Amino acid sequence: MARITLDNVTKNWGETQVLKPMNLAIENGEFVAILGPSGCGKSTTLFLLAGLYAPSGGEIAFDGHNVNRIDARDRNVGIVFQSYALYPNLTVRENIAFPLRFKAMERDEIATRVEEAAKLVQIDALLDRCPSQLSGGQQQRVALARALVKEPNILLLDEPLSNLDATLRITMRAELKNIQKRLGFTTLLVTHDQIEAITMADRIICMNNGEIVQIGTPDDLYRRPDNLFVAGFIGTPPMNLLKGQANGRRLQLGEAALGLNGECDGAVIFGLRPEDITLITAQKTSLRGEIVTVEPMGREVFYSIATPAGLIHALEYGEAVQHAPGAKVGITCKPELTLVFDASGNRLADLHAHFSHHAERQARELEPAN
Ligand SMILES: Nc1ncnc2c1ncn2[C@@H]1O[C@H](COP(=O)(O)OP(=O)(O)OP(=O)(O)O)[C@@H](O)[C@H]1O
Repeated sequence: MARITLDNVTKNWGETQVLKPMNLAIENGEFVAILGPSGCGKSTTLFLLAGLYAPSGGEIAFDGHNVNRIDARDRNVGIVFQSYALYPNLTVRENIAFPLRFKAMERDEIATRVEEAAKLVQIDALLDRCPSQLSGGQQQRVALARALVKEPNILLLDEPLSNLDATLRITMRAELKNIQKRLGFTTLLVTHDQIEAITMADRIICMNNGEIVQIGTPDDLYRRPDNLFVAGFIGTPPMNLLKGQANGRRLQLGEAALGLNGECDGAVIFGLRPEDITLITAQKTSLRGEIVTVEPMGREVFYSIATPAGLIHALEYGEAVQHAPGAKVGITCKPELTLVFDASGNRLADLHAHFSHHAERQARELEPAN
């Protein structure tokens, strides 16, 4: 188990800086996911920790010791790659034992370690098979056992579930999380799958364009995104983001006037999640629109609503379609679930909007009682 720190770590390829100065601390035993779109620098960060890449600047430390110049094989890091990279001609037993080949270790001890690692991921009955005789999920477990056999301080997972089918991915997600919690390895998971990051990680590092845009718990990123990138990236379907104009305690969205619980002036972006919206009688709120499309999705119904403030998407739970195309509806949401961002895309903390046709009165009601 180790604490990982990155102090102004950068990575350049030729003239291009693919990792801007990165500062980060991952606590002992923590499970952290790096999440971000393709090409944002997730794998680069992981390879730097593994020692497969050397940083162009800054310092990487494990438990306070600089490891910049320590070889990958001496870092005591276990890695599981997306492709598993199992040796097809070796048995499962030999595959798992592979990382121990350079260690001065008795044959018996190697055998014991391999069996223990195999037991942990429940493939001890398959030790004499070849990889081609295993299912995708079983191969995945062999790759995990191979990473665990060294008893690493740090476990690095590079999109380890992306080759599995949807059902197996859900099972393996839970299993990986359980194994990690049981054994307590400091773990870094690279993924572009937000569900994977949200369900497995204690904290998520969200990256974009070679830099960290937010670090926080899954709930922080979902409910309190620091900026428009995170707000738009986390959540499916994505958050509604509407251009508005703030004037004191009033927020103008097209023709609709909403109340704000604090003072604000100028151009803003207003955010509300489709699943947080309640559709009501049009007269009861100032934000109104007309249903354009209705998509029943089984457990919920997805509506697109044309409003003067722009197209708004809403999800209503339940199978029944409550509103037909062409119907006029009002849009509301609990004030505390709404978000307001300034013109440069940063969230204005603690600023929320209230839906009402009496914006000023509602704004007064939102003032903190003291
Ligand atoms: N060897 C290299 N030479 C030049 N550029 C590279 C090299 N390896 C990666 N890059 C660039 O660095 C950037 C970050 O790549 P990286 O593989 O870390 O992204 P990623 O977030 O892991 O993406 P993905 O999800 O697609 O794997 C990309 O723009 C990529 O093109």
